Amino acid sequence: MFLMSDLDISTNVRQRLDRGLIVSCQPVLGGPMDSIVIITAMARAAVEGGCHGLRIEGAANVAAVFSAVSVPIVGIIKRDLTDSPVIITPLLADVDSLARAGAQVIAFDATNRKRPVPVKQLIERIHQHGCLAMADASSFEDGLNAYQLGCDYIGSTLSGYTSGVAPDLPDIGLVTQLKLAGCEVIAEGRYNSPELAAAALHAGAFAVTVGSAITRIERISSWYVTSLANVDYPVGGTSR
Ligand SMILES: CC(=O)N[C@H](C=O)[C@@H](O)[C@H](O)[C@H](O)COP(=O)(O)O
Repeated sequence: MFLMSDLDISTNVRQRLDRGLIVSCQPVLGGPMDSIVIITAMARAAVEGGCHGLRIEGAANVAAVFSAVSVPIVGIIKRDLTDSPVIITPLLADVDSLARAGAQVIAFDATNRKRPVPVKQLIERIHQHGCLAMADASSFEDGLNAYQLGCDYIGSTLSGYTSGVAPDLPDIGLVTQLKLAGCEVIAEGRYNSPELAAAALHAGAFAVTVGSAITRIERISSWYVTSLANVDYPVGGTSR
């Protein structure tokens, strides 16, 4: 029987994600779309649209999506810890359950904050499972640190989310900075239009992850509502 080695699997995943779209299927927590059936349907629909990969939260969701599609899955687990601000895949047990569920890439918070497990240990554990590691960074320093510790992909995921109010636009400058330092960069966070996603590739991104603009109907709906609410009617004074 022919078995793929870990090296073959990671080469295969790299080739499949290269310059592609990764669709994050993370419904608004507790919202009307927050169910395993809907997440799996969203994932299948995204694949039908041609995406190269999926980002899925939760081991049960990863397992369900893994059995429904054949594109690589970036798995994460989100937790609310009492003693740390780190939310995305903070624990070694999270890495283990994501790998068992079928994630080929495992992403984790790589920020320099109080954390239960050091970044180095998370990367090592991900690699022990034969998976690729993705660091969700908030800054150049986070990303470079993870890269120097052997992380395969650096995401701009947490830029704008560690203090204050997040800006509207994505951090394309961070993509360029990390790329120039030698990282393979996954642009993620506020790529809310196809044009912005393309700009990330121009800036040197290896792939682009898009979530809200594709899979969070509540957000998309609110963008349109806000835009319409701000319209003046210069011609005729009213629409009615
Ligand atoms: C900051 C944080 O917790 N980001 C999360 C990471 O998994 C998700 O909530 C985002 O939807 C994802 O990063 C994709 O970004 P956007 O939805 O902007 O396309």
